[in-house]
Amino acid sequence: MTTSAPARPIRIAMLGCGVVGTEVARFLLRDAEELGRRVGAPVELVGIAVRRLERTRSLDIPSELFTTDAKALVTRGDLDVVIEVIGGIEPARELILAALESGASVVTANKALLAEDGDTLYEAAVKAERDLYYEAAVAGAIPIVRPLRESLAGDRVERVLGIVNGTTNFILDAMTTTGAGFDDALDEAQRLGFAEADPTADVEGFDAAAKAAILAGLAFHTRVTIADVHREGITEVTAADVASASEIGSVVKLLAICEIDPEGSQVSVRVHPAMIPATHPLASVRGAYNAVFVESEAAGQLMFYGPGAGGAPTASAVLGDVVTVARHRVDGVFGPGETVHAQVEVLDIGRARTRYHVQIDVEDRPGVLAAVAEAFAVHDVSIKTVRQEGRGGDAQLVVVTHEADDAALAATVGQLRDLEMVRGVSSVMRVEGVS
Ligand SMILES: NC(=O)c1ccc[n+]([C@@H]2O[C@H](COP(=O)([O-])OP(=O)(O)OC[C@H]3O[C@@H](n4cnc5c(N)ncnc54)[C@H](O)[C@@H]3O)[C@@H](O)[C@H]2O)c1
Ligand SMILES: N[C@@H](CCO)C(=O)O
Ligand code: NA
Repeated sequence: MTTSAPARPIRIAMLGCGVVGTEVARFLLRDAEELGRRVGAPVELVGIAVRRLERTRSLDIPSELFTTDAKALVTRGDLDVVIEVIGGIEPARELILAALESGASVVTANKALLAEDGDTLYEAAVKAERDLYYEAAVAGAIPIVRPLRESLAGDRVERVLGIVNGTTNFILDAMTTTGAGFDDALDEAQRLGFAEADPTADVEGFDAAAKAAILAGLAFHTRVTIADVHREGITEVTAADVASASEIGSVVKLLAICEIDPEGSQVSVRVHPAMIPATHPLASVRGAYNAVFVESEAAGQLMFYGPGAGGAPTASAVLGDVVTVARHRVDGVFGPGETVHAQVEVLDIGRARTRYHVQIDVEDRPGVLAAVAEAFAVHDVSIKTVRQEGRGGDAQLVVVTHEADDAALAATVGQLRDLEMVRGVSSVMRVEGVS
C-alpha cells in the first residue's frame, strides 16, 4: 500500500484590511487547521497589503503579515489565492489582473469593479486558467451568486427582485414603522451606524445598481454593466408615499429588478423605489436585512434571505469562495466561469413595463374625474382602481394602473400636470410584485 505525499500548502494573500478584511483574517487565522481539512491541504495566510502600517497595530493579527507593497505581494509568484477587499476601481483592478497573471485565483467582494468592468476580469481569469469568485459582492453573506451561476444553470430565470441594500431598507423600514420622513430616518440610520457619513452610494441607489448589473448578467447569461441599469434612489420618497402605500396594503422598498421577456430577447434592469403588496415575501424583509426573490420557469419562486453586509457576514461569503477556489487549486482545476452567450437587448427604462400608483391633487368639481381618466386613456394606460378623498374644496385621486410602458406613464403624468383642474401630481410610484 502506498500513501500519497501530503499536499503542498495553499498560500493566500489579502489586499485591504478594513471592515471585511479584518474579519476574513481573523477567521482564516483562527480556523486555518479546520479550513485546511476542508480544502484537502494546509492553508496559510502569507501576507496582507494595507495602506498604512500604523493602523494595523490595534489588530490582533501578527505584524509580520503586513506590507504596504500590494503589487509586490500579488506578483511574488507562489500564491494560490488572492483576496481583494480594498474596494473601488483602481488599484483593485490592476492588482486583480496582476494576481491572475501571476497564477493566483482571486476572490473579491468588489461589486463596483465587477459592475463597471467585470468583462476584463472574467476574461483575464479564463486566459490565466484561474478562478474569479465573488459571492460577497452581492447581498453579503446570502448565497445568491452561486445559486444563479450553478444551481439554476439548467433552468430559465424569468425575474429577479432584490432588496440588496441594507442601508436603504433600514431607512424605508423606519419610515414605514414610525411615519418619519426620509431625512429623519437617515439621521437615525447614521446615529445607529447603519448608514455611512456619506450615504450617497446607498441612498442614491448606486450600490444596488452595481448588484443589479451583476445579478442580471448571471440570471440571463449576458453582459450587463452598471451603465445599462436605470437607477433611482430613495431620497425623494416621502412620508406621504409610505402612508399611501399602506392604504393600498403595500410597503415601499428599494428594489433591484432584473426581468426578461417571454421570448428571451429583451431584458430590463432597474433600481427604484416601488410599492409591493404587504403579502409579498419581500415585504417582510425588515431593518438592514437583504433578500433576493427569484422566479424561474421550472423551480417557481425562490427566496434567499439574510445579512447583506457587515464584517463577519461578508467574511463568511469570502471564506466560502476561498475554500472553493483552494480546493480547485489542490485538484488543479478551475470552476465555472461566466456564461455570456445570450444575445439580449437591455431595454431603455421608457420601454420597461410595470404598474403605477399615481396620487393627483385636483379641484372637486364636475368633469375632473373624466378629464383625468382621459389623460390615462390617450396614452394607452389602463386604470385598475381609482380612489377619491375629499379635502375641503379639493380632492385627492389615487389611481393604480394596469401594466403600461414607463414612457407612456411619464407622458400621462406630463399631461395631468398641464390640466387646469389638476393642482399637482403629488406622488408617482411603480408597483411591483403583483402577479
Ligand atoms: N462592509 C460591508 O458590509 C461589505 C459588504 C459586501 C461587500 N463589501 C465590499 O468589500 C470591499 C471592502 O469593503 P470594506 O467595508 O471592508 O471597506 P473598508 O474601507 O473598511 O476597507 C478597505 C481597506 O482597504 C484599504 N486600502 C485602500 N487602498 C489600498 C491599497 N492600495 N492597498 C492596500 N490597502 C488599501 C483601506 O485603507 C481600507 O482599510 C468593498 O469592495 C465593498 O464594496 C463590503
Ligand atoms: N452599503 C451596503 C453594504 C455593502 O454592499 C448596504 O447598505 O447594504
Ligand atoms: Na452573496
